Amino acid sequence: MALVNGHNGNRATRNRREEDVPAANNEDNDGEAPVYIGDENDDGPMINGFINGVVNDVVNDVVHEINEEAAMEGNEDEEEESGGSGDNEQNGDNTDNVADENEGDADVDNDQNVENVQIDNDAEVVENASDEGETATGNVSEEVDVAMGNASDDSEPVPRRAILVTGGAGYVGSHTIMNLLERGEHDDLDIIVVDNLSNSYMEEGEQKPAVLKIIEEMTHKQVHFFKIDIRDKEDLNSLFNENNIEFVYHFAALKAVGQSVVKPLEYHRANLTATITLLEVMRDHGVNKLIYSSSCTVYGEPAYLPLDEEHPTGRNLTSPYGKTKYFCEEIMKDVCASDPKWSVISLRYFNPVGAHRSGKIGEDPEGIPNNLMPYISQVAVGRLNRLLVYGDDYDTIDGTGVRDFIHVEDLADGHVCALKLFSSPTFEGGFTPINLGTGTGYSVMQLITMFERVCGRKIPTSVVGRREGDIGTNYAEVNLAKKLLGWYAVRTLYTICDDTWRWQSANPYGFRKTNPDDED
Ligand SMILES: O=c1ccn([C@@H]2O[C@H](COP(=O)(O)OP(=O)(O)O[C@H]3O[C@H](CO)[C@@H](O)[C@H](O)[C@H]3O)[C@@H](O)[C@H]2O)c(=O)[nH]1
Repeated sequence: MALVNGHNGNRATRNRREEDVPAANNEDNDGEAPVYIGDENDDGPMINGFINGVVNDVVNDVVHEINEEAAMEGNEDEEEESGGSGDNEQNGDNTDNVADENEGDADVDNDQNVENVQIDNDAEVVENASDEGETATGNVSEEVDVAMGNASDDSEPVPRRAILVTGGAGYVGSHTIMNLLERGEHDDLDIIVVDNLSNSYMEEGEQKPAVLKIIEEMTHKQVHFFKIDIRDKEDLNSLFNENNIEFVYHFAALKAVGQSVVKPLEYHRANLTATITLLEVMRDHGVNKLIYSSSCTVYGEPAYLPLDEEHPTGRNLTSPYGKTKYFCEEIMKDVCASDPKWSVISLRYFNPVGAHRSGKIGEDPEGIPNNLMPYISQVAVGRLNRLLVYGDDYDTIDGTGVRDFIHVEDLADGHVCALKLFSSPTFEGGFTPINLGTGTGYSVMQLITMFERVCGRKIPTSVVGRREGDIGTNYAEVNLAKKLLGWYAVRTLYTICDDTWRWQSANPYGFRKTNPDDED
């Protein structure tokens, strides 16, 4: 099976389908998502030499089609099998609607843009799957054996260089791993995931979470997995002892603003204890390069918009979740100040949404979703009845909250660019916060409307009071990411909804094959 990488270096163009959605954050803004800003004559959205993962919506449609075909190779049996059940029939209806609609669009787009599509052969996933992938287990010692590479003749084998991904079975972590493997630029690094599976699914009897198995199948590359809670220092120590970890992506955390108001202690324990333990173990093993999954919630109630990295943090924080992210950043600043060898890149996400363009991986929260997008998509697919809209009395375009929704694939691109920053000769290290957003805000109602267009069905909603901990509006200033990472987000609100629906309609129960609500 070959994958076609969407990072094809094509100029982003405006998506006609989004023309009637003005951005909520700026009356002058025409609703267009950030697009390629390069020179007329160059041939793609490369900034500072980094491939940016730029796929315009139109090209994306074409790439999707190619991808689908390529990715479907060898998977047809599997698809057919799952299409047979009653549940899937219902789902089949959903998918059909979308497929029909997309087909029409894609035909037009294909005609207009097919010349622009370059299949990135270099990025095509190589057929070099090792057998290790089959034999890897969740057991630390066994896993370490298979992770060994570069054996020297007379001594202990030296483990391959590795990147540790905490929370790598979760939403943003898994998309980042997928992006790393698809690009193939860091194949010299083993990917070691630790996750306590508190918000991700592993089938009984399996050794790896479903999402990592799918990533391995799609990329033909291996991801090592250990079911570890990083608050367990002993386990984490063993992992660092037995592997040659050089970099850490730290995603593991509880992340729902609203839930954190109800469960503050759980949030402080989960997010702070885990981070301190991780930093201690890193320090003890001389590992000092960390990319942290931070959040724009560290800015609290905005004093001005758009939010740049200079905006004060820690003031007027509205939720325990935001406080945990702020406290963790402060701890990391102290650690960086204590020893110049440390480099922490703190990526302040705005609102991650969307799914991988293949529709094979996406957001799959355990239980009732806390966040807006998975809630909308689960209503659309019939798992939930009605979306509650928290407040329509904000000072915004339509009274509902405004957020900077960023496609998870753009976010993943940003993480890979951040990894490259460590080896940039001009990078000074220390604590470096960088916003990852689009720079454009859309309201909750605008997102719902776009989703309805994409899925071709009505999303029943009821407006209720504001949710505690919420703010009215936020969106990012994104110049620092452009400058330091050579990165900016390119996927539009349409693509966000389209990819989410592709994922949700094909996988109504997420990574599970059956409805978890029917389980005992
Ligand atoms: O069922 C729902 C869920 C949410 N919302 C609204 O939708 C908007 C977005 O809410 P949500 O998706 O929960 O995201 P945020 O609360 O903005 O927080 C997200 O975005 C943060 C950055 O802004 C991240 O740090 C967090 O991890 C992530 O949960 C807000 O106005 C909510 O009030 C609803 O109206 N109904």
